[in-house]
Amino acid sequence: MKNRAAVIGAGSFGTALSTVLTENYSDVSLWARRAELADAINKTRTNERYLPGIQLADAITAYSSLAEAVVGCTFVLLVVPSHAMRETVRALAPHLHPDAIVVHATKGMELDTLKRMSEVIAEELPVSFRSRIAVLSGPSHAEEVGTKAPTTVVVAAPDRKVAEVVQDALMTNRFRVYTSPDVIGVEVGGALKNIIALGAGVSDGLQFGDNAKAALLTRGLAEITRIGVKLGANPLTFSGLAGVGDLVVTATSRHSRNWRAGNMLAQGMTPDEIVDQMGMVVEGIKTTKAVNELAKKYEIDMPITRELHALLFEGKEPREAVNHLMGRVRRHETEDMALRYFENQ
Ligand SMILES: NC(=O)C1=CN([C@@H]2O[C@H](COP(=O)(O)OP(=O)(O)OC[C@H]3O[C@@H](n4cnc5c(N)ncnc54)[C@H](O)[C@@H]3O)[C@@H](O)[C@H]2O)C=CC1
Ligand SMILES: O=C(CO)COP(=O)(O)O
Repeated sequence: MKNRAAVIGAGSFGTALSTVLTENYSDVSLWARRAELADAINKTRTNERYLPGIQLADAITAYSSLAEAVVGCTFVLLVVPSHAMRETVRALAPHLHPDAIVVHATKGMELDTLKRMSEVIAEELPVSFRSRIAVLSGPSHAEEVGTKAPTTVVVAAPDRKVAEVVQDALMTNRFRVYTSPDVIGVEVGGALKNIIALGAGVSDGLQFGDNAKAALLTRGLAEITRIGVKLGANPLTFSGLAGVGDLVVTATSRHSRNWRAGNMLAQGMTPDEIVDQMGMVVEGIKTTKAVNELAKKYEIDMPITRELHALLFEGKEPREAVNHLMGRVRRHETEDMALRYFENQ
């Protein structure tokens, strides 16, 4: 048993990951922004607001003070929504153990800067942390992690030894962790699959059927790969857990908030109404905005993202968006961008 680990963010996934950590750590702290939530978790040994029905081990203690949550921790897992990452890391920085490994499991991009989460974290921490920032991603709905259903994820870090420390910290007989050197690919896959899952929800909401959904996932993966490679990812990463794996689960699972949000969009609800009704983070909405900007910046064709942007923010009707997608000029299927990546190796 290791000593003490911290999870920053007591939403659904932070809470689920804290239960995983109790299998390898004798003391797991779970930071909640609101003191009432921390108190309720400590009192009831459950997080009824974000992960109902899951009994939390005694090894978990919730805190609302960042300083108290991370004292003595050389393993810190950040699981806050993407819009809260910068402010949270900024507040956390003075309290971090100088040798801490900082892992994030957040699937989004920073809207104002279009940066990936590891870039945001690196900007807010001293340079000495650079090689100790990692990302965890893959098909892992909190509800199933919480009930110890078999789950596999991938951890990427620039330094293989760091990735292996994270693997060691989280691996259990129900939570299998792979490693990867491709931080960019793992972050891009995790963030962008939410856009395609929103689209799958729209398609299902309109009762378009299985052919349409399969096409959406496949061509969605093509555009994720296209922008991912432009940003420096290895295209093979998108065939892995952070690519296909997470895309499939998010676009088909009843647990997926992004898929459910797409369904609501097809029923005519606005993004604000959807977020209000969900009561939990729907990362794909902001990510669509960020990635639509990125695509323009790098001149990458992302037709599905573009149509979703029009649906979410420009008042386009879902059926009109589908007509646009189906009526585009004819193209080859092969991804020239990915092929060029290998030619340049
Ligand atoms: N729920 C899931 O199954 C999975 C979620 N993720 C990712 O984990 C991240 C967190 O998602 P969930 O835990 O599901 O969210 P959630 O919607 O269950 O909870 C969000 C949490 O963030 C807190 N929060 C909101 N604004 C904040 C702020 N400004 N500062 C600090 N904390 C704030 C809320 O109080 C709440 O505790 C997201 O990026 C999500 O994509 C990744 C894998 C699986
Ligand atoms: O990333 C997830 C599963 O791997 C969670 O997806 P949702 O945010 O759509 O629920």
